[in-house]
Amino acid sequence: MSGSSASLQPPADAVKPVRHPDAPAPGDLLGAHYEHCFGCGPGQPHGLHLEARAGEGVALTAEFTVQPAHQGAPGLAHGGVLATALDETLGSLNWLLRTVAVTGRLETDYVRPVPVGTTLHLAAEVTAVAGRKIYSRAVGRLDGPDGPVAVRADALFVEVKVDHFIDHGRPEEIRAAMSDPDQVRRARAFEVNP
Ligand SMILES: CCCCCCCCCCCCCC(=O)SCCNC(=O)CCNC(=O)[C@H](O)C(C)(C)COP(=O)(O)OP(=O)(O)OC[C@H]1O[C@@H](n2cnc3c(N)ncnc32)[C@H](O)[C@@H]1OP(=O)(O)O
Repeated sequence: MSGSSASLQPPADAVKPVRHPDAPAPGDLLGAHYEHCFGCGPGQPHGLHLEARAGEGVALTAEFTVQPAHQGAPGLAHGGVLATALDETLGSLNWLLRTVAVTGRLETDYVRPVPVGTTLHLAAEVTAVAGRKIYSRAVGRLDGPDGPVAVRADALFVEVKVDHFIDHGRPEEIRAAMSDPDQVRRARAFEVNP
């Protein structure tokens, strides 16, 4: 059984998402948005190291290989880790909109168990935008991009300013991020939409 809740249904005034003209080309790797991100950061030893690639329109694909550190039951991926993979994949869509946004709501269906060692093949797309609200969905498959569905999610991301992170993040990490000019430039550039 599946189906998202009413708060994940786009309102009547929602519009189709528009790919930003400066979005990475289809097939390009998106790279990590933050070195220490648990989802995509190369600096997290037990992180997911998820790699996302731009697709056509406002869609992308991603891959994540389940490591022993990601177990819940013996030999199986933890459900929270799978939700993280879906969240990270959905969050990466904001690169294609060139919008800074955070997860407001994430609804997940777990359809099949995912063994350690499996590479989960994820695909995600933005379905609608209404003001600051970005509606999206993702699916994760086993054994390849056309394999059986293991997990699915519907989500609502809410656009925020970079100040959201500066105001709420722990000062040590914010100071370190702010001292990296590339990080600040990348984040601020996303605030300016045409
Ligand atoms: C130098 C610094 C570096 C920076 C690095 C940058 C890289 C960044 C990349 C990192 C990415 C990492 C990603 C991560 O890790 S995201 C990490 C997990 N997410 C969060 O931490 C978000 C926490 N939540 C919040 O901060 C606020 O609640 C937000 C910002 C989401 C909204 O609070 P805000 O006060 O702003 O807005 P609002 O309350 O008026 O809501 C606005 C609209 O949205 C609707 N709504 C809201 N929530 C829900 C919900 N649950 N279901 C349904 N609807 C919901 C709401 O009804 C309203 O609709 P409408 O009334 O307009 O119709």
